[in-house]
Amino acid sequence: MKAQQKAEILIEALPWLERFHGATVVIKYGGNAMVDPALSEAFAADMVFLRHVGIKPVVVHGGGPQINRMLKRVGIESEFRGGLRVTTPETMEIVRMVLTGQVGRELVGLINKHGPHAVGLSGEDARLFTAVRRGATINGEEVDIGLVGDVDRVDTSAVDDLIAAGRIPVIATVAPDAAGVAHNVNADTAASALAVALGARKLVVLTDVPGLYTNWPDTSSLTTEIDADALEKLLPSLESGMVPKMEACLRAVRGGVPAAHVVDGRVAHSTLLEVFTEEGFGTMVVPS
Ligand SMILES: Nc1ncnc2c1ncn2[C@@H]1O[C@H](COP(=O)(O)OP(=O)(O)O)[C@@H](O)[C@H]1O
Ligand SMILES: CC(=O)N[C@@H](CCC(=O)OP(=O)(O)O)C(=O)O
Repeated sequence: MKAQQKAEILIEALPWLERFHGATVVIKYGGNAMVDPALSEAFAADMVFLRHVGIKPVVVHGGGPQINRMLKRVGIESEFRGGLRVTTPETMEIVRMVLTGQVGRELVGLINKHGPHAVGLSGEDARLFTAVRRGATINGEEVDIGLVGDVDRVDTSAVDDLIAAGRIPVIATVAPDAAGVAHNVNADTAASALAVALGARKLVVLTDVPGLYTNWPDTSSLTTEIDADALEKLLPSLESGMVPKMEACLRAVRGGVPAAHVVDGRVAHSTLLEVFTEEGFGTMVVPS
């Protein structure tokens, strides 16, 4: 690449650097970006990059594949309803162990190769999340799926303290209910609730597809932008993991977050491409 082209790329980022300086951005880390070492390192570098240009990244991580793997090792079968894991008390023990003891630790380590930036938390720390039990909606009916929670309350004080200290919070989505019983919260759902509570300027959700297909799996139906009303109409037709993901984006923009993005985490540096390029990346959900 010629020197001039390098300068042009840097300059293309200038309006976005100006616009997002000082803004809080919540990023949901998941999919391939979480299981491919090169993509994980690129993601960690992106978070450090954001921090150094004056943006405040807050990471909420998933861990579905790692939980599945550990459940298999201990001989428990994984079962999902409506994109959510059926969570027995035994499963919950594994969920908590894997999210807080493994996935979170690994990401904190990758970010901290760049300096003392990341601090890991779960919803149990400083009452970050209080969960309320939820079921899965199957054909319009709510079915019991065990210790699965939705976020009922968010106390952002611990995250605020870390941001004020220039740290990057890395959050696992285990959350106690009002009685203190740990619940399993889908990471897209938790990221959305946190983005609303923090007054984030953006929610970015990494996944393993280029974005939302309005007519899945027809590849010509990939959408770059959709408003909240149109997404609400589309939600009942969505499948599996896309349901909590798009519900999360809808809740974020309805809760005051100006834009929620679903981006392809199989592409290295997808977060930077979304934040700093004119055309953005993936699907953007905006208020109606
Ligand atoms: N309408 C749709 N648009 C995009 N992906 C969809 C759609 N419907 C179902 N999917 C599937 O949902 C998957 C994303 O959900 P999931 O695998 O749970 O995500 P993650 O692991 O990134 O949280 C995609 O990889 C795709 O296979
Ligand atoms: C209730 C529920 O389904 N919780 C998820 C929590 C982790 C998660 O959301 O991970 P991904 O983002 O990688 O899917 C689970 O147990 O798999």
